[in-house]
Amino acid sequence: MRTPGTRTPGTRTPGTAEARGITRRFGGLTAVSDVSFSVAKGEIHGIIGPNGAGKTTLLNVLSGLQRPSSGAVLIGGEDVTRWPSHRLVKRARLVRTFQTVRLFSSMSVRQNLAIAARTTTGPAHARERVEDVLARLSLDALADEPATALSYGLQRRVELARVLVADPAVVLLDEPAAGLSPQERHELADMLREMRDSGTTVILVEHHMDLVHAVCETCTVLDFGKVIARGTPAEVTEDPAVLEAYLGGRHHRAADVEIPVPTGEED
Ligand SMILES: Nc1ncnc2c1ncn2[C@@H]1O[C@H](COP(=O)(O)OP(=O)(O)OP(=O)(O)O)[C@@H](O)[C@H]1O
Repeated sequence: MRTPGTRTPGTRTPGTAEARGITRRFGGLTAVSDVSFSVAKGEIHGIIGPNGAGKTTLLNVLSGLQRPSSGAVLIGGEDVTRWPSHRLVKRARLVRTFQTVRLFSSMSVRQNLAIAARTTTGPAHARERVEDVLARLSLDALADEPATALSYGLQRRVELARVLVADPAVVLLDEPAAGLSPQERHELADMLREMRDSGTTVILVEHHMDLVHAVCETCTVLDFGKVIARGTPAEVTEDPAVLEAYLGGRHHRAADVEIPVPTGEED
């Protein structure tokens, strides 16, 4: 992770993603408060924090679904703060997923990918891209199955395939491991590393710390909308402010919130 705010506006830095002082208010509630971070091309950056910390709101701002109350979003060095989502997808090649799987239920796996390929990068070579991604994610044997008839883990994989056919420069993933088994999380980690190795920049909101430890170079930790720590997964896991946020009892947490301790499952 680079020091926030070190780049000059207008300097083209392909594949980078940067938040500069993002604040987002909902009435009297400040969901995201002056958050800055910068992710280099081909890096996987984790956004972690307890429930309600502001992670999804931050992704919504980065992906153009919500306007920030103040602050700026730069993709590839370009100020895209006021760009709507569809422009971000087409022009900045920024693609996101949501906490819940959103596939077209009446379509096959291949059709889901074909729609994404055509609506993002256009019809040229769409068919080849779809077939290539189906093979890369070992979905070719399931290509003609109705997408929503697949197991939940496979639907998540189709969702990731749909991201890849868009040939993204920057990918925002909102809890992609939610509902996956340890084995499926392991496979997801492999897919994310492959994405990173091909030069895609990934911003990953995730509660499963085994996945964060396995794939993220750097992390930003939020609590009550504010950055409370940044660094490698190992560094933030040991940070007293992070331990306090998860364990200190200031939140009334749901029992399933994972405390950030590495499990070593992915190693
Ligand atoms: N549209 C909205 N209107 C009002 N308040 C909102 C809205 N969206 C989010 N919030 C509030 O903003 C805060 C941050 O929510 P957000 O969903 O971004 O947190 P999160 O870290 O993604 O949580 P989780 O891990 O549970 O998904 C919460 O207090 C939430 O209730």
